[in-house]
Amino acid sequence: MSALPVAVTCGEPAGIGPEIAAAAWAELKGDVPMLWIGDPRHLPGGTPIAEIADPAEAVRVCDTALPVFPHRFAGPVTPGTPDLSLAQGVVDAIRIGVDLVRSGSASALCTAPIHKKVLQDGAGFAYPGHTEFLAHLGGDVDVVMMLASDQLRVVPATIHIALSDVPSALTPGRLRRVIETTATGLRERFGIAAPRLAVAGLNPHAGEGGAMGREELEWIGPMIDEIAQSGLDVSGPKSADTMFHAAARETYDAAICMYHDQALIPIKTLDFDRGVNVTLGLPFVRTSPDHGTAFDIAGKGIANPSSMIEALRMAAKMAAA
Ligand SMILES: NC(=O)C1=CN([C@@H]2O[C@H](COP(=O)(O)OP(=O)(O)OC[C@H]3O[C@@H](n4cnc5c(N)ncnc54)[C@H](O)[C@@H]3O)[C@@H](O)[C@H]2O)C=CC1
Ligand SMILES: NCC(=O)COP(=O)(O)O
Repeated sequence: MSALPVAVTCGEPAGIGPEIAAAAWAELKGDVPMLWIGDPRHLPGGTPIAEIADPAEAVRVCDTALPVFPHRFAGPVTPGTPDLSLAQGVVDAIRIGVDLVRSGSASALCTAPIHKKVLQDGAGFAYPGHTEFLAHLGGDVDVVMMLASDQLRVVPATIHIALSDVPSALTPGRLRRVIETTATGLRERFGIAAPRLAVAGLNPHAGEGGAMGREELEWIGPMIDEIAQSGLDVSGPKSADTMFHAAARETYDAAICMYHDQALIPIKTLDFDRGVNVTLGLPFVRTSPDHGTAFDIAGKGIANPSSMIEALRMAAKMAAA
């Protein structure tokens, strides 16, 4: 077992974050040391916990109780009913987690889901998600959001923006950085020495030779050719509708997609229970489950912790590597 725990943030306390963290601890306690950053009042009743003042205590107590690095919120919570007065505590927990990892007290960060609108309304949170906030906390670095499972890895080149904003946000500079950051991340975090990348087109049928959009002809295709000539195994632009079937998935290690849903629909359809969100490009390891806060089932004891378990396993494995 590693000497350092994975720091797990509470996420939105009215969502399923606390209960899947508790369930993941019960599953992984002998294998993946962790500490949970949050308010103990927000955990399901009956969860065995050990409050720790020093992250170093986590490994010692993790076998018998969920180590809790206490972070008091303004009050208790009702599952399924977000309370805007608790929003700042959610943001602060992420900062604490990053500090623990960057100071060497934790091996990696695993974040439970946040509710973006609740944080925006309750705490004036200026970021569309963890990914962008962590890029800032990591030193305003270029990051990519990857969703990964045993069956598929996808990267949306544009993330949390309106579909109508995608064409203007998808600049050659942005796409090149995403391709390069993904290749580096596959080498450094996944141990794939010569990563193979497939790039989706923006338009139906990758533009159909200009009949359904011209971005592929004008710059996406030429850029991919140029990057390929520099030695990276990158191909495309490919028709997004035909690049995710089983045989096609065998031909690449990650699919670079043009926008959020083009990337996330295939992986959540294939592997909703076991997909992991990993941020590449950060100076530390960060993973998260692929799902959100699930207010509709919070507190009912039916949330599936599998994605959280996979996220913790992946964080520990990447940190160890
Ligand atoms: N890493 C993060 O912080 C993420 C946060 N979100 C946020 O979560 C909020 C809610 O998003 P939604 O689109 O409603 O997606 P969601 O993933 O919260 O829920 C979609 C559906 O899947 C179900 N579901 C989700 N996780 C489940 C689990 N572990 N076990 C059983 N059923 C589960 C829910 O009950 C719901 O019916 C939004 O604010 C979104 O931005 C979404 C994805 C990731
Ligand atoms: N749809 C994925 C998602 O919302 C995850 O966002 P992030 O909070 O990890 O940036």
